[in-house]
Amino acid sequence: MVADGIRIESLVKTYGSGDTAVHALRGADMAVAKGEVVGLIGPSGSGKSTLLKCLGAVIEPTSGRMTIGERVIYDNGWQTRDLRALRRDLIGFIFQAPYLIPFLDVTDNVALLPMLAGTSNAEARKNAVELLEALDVAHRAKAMPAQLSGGEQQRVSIARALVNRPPVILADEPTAPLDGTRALAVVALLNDMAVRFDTAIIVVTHDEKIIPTFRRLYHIRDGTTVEEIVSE
Ligand SMILES: Nc1ncnc2c1ncn2[C@@H]1O[C@H](COP(=O)(O)OP(=O)(O)OP(=O)(O)O)[C@@H](O)[C@H]1O
Repeated sequence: MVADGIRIESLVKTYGSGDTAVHALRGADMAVAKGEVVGLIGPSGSGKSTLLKCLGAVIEPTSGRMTIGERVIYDNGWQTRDLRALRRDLIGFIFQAPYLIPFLDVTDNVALLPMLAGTSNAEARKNAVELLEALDVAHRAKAMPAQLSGGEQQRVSIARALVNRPPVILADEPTAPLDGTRALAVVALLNDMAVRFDTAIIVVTHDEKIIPTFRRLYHIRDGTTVEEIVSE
């Protein structure tokens, strides 16, 4: 169905083995196109974090298949040795807390990863400022993180997730600390960024304020995903 974003098929993750094995994912399926934002919801212990960690190549699945675009990432085993490069080049992460580096200004927080990867400081900063403009926080480019509001910090962390133009962004409870208006603003921004930067965004959330805004939701129950199409 979806060729250009991320797709998983029959993904299984079992922690441990034998009598104490925990079957966290029992054959999860999901497909998210570039330009699309989907919600991933489910009760506590249903496997959301496990799925997100597998998608982010943070933990290894037990079996199944995962592709990003045409590239097979996992097929009953990782298809690359360099998982760090895979995460850096293909996946952006947004967390509940922005985790900005307190002693770097906003621009350098966004520019840091490309700088570490060898992009010249001038080019990395120019690119960072362009992203800050897209996220409407360029006027705070020289501020330190502690001088920003919670919503501004989260926008900077979204800019950082976009910096390598990844085809996939994984967001773990990105609106949890924000009030209703700010939470909805972050989701609107994610929708805008998904289209503008041509990326597939998966948002794990418990946040009742934002759940009704997703066009497509995946429910996860007992390690199995069920798709709910909310609106066309
Ligand atoms: N490292 C681990 N070792 C063993 N079992 C684990 C491990 N991590 C998670 N589990 C188990 O796997 C199942 C799914 O956990 P997971 O954290 O993915 O759920 P979740 O949907 O994210 O829950 P929550 O909403 O409470 O964060 C649970 O039964 C959990 O206890």
